[in-house]
Amino acid sequence: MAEQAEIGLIGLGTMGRNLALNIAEKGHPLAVFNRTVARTEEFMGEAGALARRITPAETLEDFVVALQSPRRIILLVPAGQPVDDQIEALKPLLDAGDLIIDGGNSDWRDTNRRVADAAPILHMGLGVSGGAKGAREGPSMMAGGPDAAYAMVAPVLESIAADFDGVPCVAHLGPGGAGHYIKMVHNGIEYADMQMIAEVYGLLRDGLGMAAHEMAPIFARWNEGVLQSYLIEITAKIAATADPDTGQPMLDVIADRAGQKGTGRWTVMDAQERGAPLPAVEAAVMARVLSSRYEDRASAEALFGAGPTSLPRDALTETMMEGALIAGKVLAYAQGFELMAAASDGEDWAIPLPRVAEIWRAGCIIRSAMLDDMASALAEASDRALIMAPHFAGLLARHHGALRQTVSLATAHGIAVPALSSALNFFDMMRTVRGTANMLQAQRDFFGQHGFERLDRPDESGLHGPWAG
Ligand SMILES: NC(=O)C1=CN([C@@H]2O[C@H](COP(=O)(O)OP(=O)(O)OC[C@H]3O[C@@H](n4cnc5c(N)ncnc54)[C@H](OP(=O)(O)O)[C@@H]3O)[C@@H](O)[C@H]2O)C=CC1
Ligand SMILES: O=C(CO)[C@H](O)[C@H](O)COP(=O)(O)O
Repeated sequence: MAEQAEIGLIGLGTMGRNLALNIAEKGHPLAVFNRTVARTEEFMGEAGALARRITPAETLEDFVVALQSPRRIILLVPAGQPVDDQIEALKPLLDAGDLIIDGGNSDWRDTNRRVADAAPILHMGLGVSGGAKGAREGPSMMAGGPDAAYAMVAPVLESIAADFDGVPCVAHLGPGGAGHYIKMVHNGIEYADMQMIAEVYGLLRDGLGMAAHEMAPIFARWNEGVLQSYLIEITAKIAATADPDTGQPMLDVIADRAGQKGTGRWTVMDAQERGAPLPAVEAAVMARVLSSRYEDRASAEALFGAGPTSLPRDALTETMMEGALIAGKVLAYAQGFELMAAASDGEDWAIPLPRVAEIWRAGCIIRSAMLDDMASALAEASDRALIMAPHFAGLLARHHGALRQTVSLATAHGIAVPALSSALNFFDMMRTVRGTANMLQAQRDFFGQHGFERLDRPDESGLHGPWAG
């Protein structure tokens, strides 16, 4: 009889099949199941020598029988109803103490519910980041759920995770949906980071009239400095890639309509509910939504004329755009960490924020050199805003001028930079002690007698202006 599998995996799509090969490669006997059996057969063909460690199952019953007890089962199926359906199908086949691990991008509230309703089995939400390559070679993983659930899979997860200086990029970050919450915010930051890079691409293309292949070395150079990150690295590679069919730059043949599966939007909605400012992610979600309105954009361009006008080559320098991206990135990540701090308090999760930064240093899509410094800054004082930490305050002091110049030039030339400008506005509002909300308070009081506080009588509240009659 074949050796019983240490762990099972359901869903052999992009993430599942790569994670399965990673698990098998690290020496863990594995059973796999996929709704469409042909895909399982195809996967076993691709597994090569690793197939000897993998038990393919055609039915859920065979899959469950192939697993050691207590059973540990990773789901990598689409978020939402498919996860609930899969749990319902498995539950009658499982025993008390078995564990289902949802590795997809589930809504953290669904995970809270599934963890609460799991008994007599256990449920864990596991955010997995790194795309197909990360899943195959070592992802970053954010776990949430009961301590006992994490203990059951920690050795397997630590062996398959990305490694940063000998530290595996996986951690148990809190109860219930905490892991999926952190993955959601990770994706929100991902949206902002990607959008800011896309905006600089727009400046290079429309402002400076550069061809894609001319931009590639610029992004590659930036990847050797403060901006060193996976997203800048792949941007350089993307810019250098030609379309095999037409010979044109790949970027020139891809439609400018961005898809989204929901995590960025969820992050913004959650931030709004918690009253946490998250403008860079909001702008990035808005930009994706607007990008899909192709017909509207075409009509508006016909009515108002094409937006972007070119810039003199020496007006907008490489150093200026690099500085803008540095400042924008610091501000976007800082907003994300503030949101996680608010959620940790609000949900009573006690999320270890320095660990979050640590496990994002490798494997995940938003990995970047800055995360190591963020981990250190948060370890020094996890309740201090990242923009106030000396290292990041220094970066902002050095580069916010470049962000301002870049946004000004872009705006003057009709080149939309929503995420960069929202980051700049956030920075300017944060560093202005006398803002303009006194006008809002006066207006609210004028039309609705909502009351205000006075600067000269700070102990009194609910005061009204003479307009109140
Ligand atoms: N792609 C990525 O970069 C990342 C994705 N994720 C998340 O991981 C999860 C899986 O994504 P990904 O691998 O890209 O998805 P894919 O679409 O590539 O694969 C989905 C898998 O789920 C199975 N499936 C689909 N619907 C059902 C259902 N109703 N019941 C049972 N099985 C079903 C499919 O089986 P079948 O072959 O029968 O269709 C397939 O094996 C998602 O939550 C995604 O958001 C997380 C991080 C990165
Ligand atoms: O989780 C991921 C990366 O971290 C997935 O690739 C996810 O699909 C990205 O989100 P979207 O599809 O909305 O761009």
